[in-house]
Amino acid sequence: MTTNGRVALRTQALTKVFRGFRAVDSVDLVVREGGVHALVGPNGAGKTTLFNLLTGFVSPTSGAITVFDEDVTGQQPEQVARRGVARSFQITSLFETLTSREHVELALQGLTRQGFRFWRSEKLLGGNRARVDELLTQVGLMALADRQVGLLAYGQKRALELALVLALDPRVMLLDEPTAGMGIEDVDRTIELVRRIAAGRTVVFVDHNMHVVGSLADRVTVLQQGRILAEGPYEEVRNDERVITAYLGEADHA
Ligand SMILES: Nc1ncnc2c1ncn2[C@@H]1O[C@H](COP(=O)(O)OP(=O)(O)OP(=O)(O)O)[C@@H](O)[C@H]1O
Repeated sequence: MTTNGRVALRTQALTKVFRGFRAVDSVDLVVREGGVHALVGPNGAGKTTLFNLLTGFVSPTSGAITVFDEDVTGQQPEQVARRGVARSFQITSLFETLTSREHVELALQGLTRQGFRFWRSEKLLGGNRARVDELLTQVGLMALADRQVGLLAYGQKRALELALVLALDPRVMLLDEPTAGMGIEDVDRTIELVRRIAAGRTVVFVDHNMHVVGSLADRVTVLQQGRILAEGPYEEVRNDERVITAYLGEADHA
């Protein structure tokens, strides 16, 4: 995990109002290149909305967003993705009857715009095969590559989703609750996995599990009611009285 001086993501006074409700309120966020940055906060704090803003799925009411100093404010998700930003979702969205290998092949085809009609073209699949194998190996699914996704365990499905994000070879990877719903073993496996795939990239993730946040993040931003309540290294933030009162108290100091 290396950080240098460059800023990968920056928001300035970023605000999203839903029918009068300020879900994200004047957020100034700086994510440094190469960093692993956690967004935490109680339910409804605005974490997912901030993710949606950063990736173009929701357009801001006001404020600005830059990716490596390029203004992406108001751009569509595919335009933001073209700047090297890729995300995972909180809810799994896989096809139960396709295999892991087929999922990764589809993700790679989407990337190169080869299109669905070339699906199953031997030449294409041959060309992608090494990359597919590499991605499946990276997330520990090579041995299960040809098993239908419906037959995979929950943790394995989440690992496959990470492979689909990695297929885009993003410079900036946004992971929405990568360990949600997992048992402790899967959580620890996912921590290791995210650490591995974070090498050479910038990662922003949301997670409610403070063990995950403390293990992975070099910086933590705490949101509360749409605003930044505190920000800094994990050890600093977890000892911040305002944070303990607002949120971490429940999880860490109970
Ligand atoms: N499309 C929408 N329309 C209206 N209100 C919304 C919309 N999306 C989010 N909100 C509201 O904005 C607030 C922030 O929601 P958001 O999902 O960003 O919080 P969160 O921190 O991700 O919460 P959680 O930890 O539960 O996922 C919530 O009060 C939510 O009800």
